[in-house]
Amino acid sequence: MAMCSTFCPRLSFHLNCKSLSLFPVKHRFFVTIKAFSAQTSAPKADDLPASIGFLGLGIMGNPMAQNLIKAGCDVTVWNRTKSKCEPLISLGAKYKSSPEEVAASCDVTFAMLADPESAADVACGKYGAAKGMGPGKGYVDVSTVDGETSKLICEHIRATGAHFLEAPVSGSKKPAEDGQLIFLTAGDSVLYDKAAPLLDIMGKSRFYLGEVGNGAAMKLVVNMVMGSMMASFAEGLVLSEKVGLDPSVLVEVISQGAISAPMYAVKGPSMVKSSYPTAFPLKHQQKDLRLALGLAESVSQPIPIAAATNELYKVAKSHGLSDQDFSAVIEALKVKLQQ
Ligand SMILES: NC(=O)C1=CN([C@@H]2O[C@H](COP(=O)(O)OP(=O)(O)OC[C@H]3O[C@@H](n4cnc5c(N)ncnc54)[C@H](OP(=O)(O)O)[C@@H]3O)[C@@H](O)[C@H]2O)C=CC1
Ligand SMILES: O=CCCC(=O)O
Repeated sequence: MAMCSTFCPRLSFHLNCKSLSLFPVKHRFFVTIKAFSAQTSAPKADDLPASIGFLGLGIMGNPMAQNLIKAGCDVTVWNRTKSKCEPLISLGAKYKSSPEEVAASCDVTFAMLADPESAADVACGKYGAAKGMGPGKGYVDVSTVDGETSKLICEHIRATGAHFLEAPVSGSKKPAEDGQLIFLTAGDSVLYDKAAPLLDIMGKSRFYLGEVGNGAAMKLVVNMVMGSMMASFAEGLVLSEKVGLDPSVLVEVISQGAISAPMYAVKGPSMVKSSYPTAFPLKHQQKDLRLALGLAESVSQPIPIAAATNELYKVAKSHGLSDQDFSAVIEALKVKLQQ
């Protein structure tokens, strides 16, 4: 298995926060950051698992699997809608007709599915991946799901003697294409170590957060904040226009101050033009808010801003905006007032 020469050489820093006595035990974690250096090289072929499965080739799964193929990995793919496998097959991927067959033929299988229901079904269903797992194999679920779903999948996988890692990602379509995702992993550390070179092909950093459920929780908290930030930004754009300001100027003003964020700079200009090219589907953002509310409920934590934000995304869904980018939430605020 040869590594693709287009991949930049990279250096891995490993910051082991266990060594920092400032961190109380429950907050210790590991983070590894990918950086670039002329003195080091990309993961060696010998470091990589021999065969890799990829289940779920949507907006995220497709570029992630592509990066593995371009890095020289032996990749086998499956997707519910078979046509989405074709571009990957033409890049050299193998195809199997069920998650079970993919898992049976691969050392490590990744899954990038829409939601808890599809993630559980693909892993634990009739022809699910668990049926093809066994000792020595690994299942890495990179979908955004709740901790309970992740634990259920983990149980099914571990029952076969295989290892399980949850590894939801921060970063959207472009970071997925550029191999710049952030992995929020938890579960079997043996599999974390085995999958690390693959995570480094697809991402720029990886956090190991301990027990299954912690990766899911971290992801839901991050996306809860992101969903509220976007809703607040949308309110600002709509209000600025209503009071006679140019919303493009608001985007510029925000970009120069303390609340600047890459998300505002990337999404703002297209939102001003009422254009929402899909990178992160609005239905997935609402799913993440719903799951974050469940997480908060489980520990009796009030999250009133997220609760109100969730309602706004639900309104946006009712306007038929589910498959548009989540920045289309602004449309739910453009209410036509009766004169
Ligand atoms: N887009 C983004 O920016 C990011 C998304 N995520 C998360 O990653 C996951 C995937 O997101 P994304 O790629 O954008 O989503 P897409 O909607 O583009 O892809 C969803 C994938 O799930 C599959 N799927 C859906 N339902 C089922 C089912 N019942 N059985 C089998 N397969 C099913 C789809 O198959 P089919 O092609 O047949 O429909 C497709 O492969 C989600 O959990 C999302 O929250 C995380 C970070 C960023
Ligand atoms: O889950 C989607 C996250 C999108 C992002 O991190 O930009």
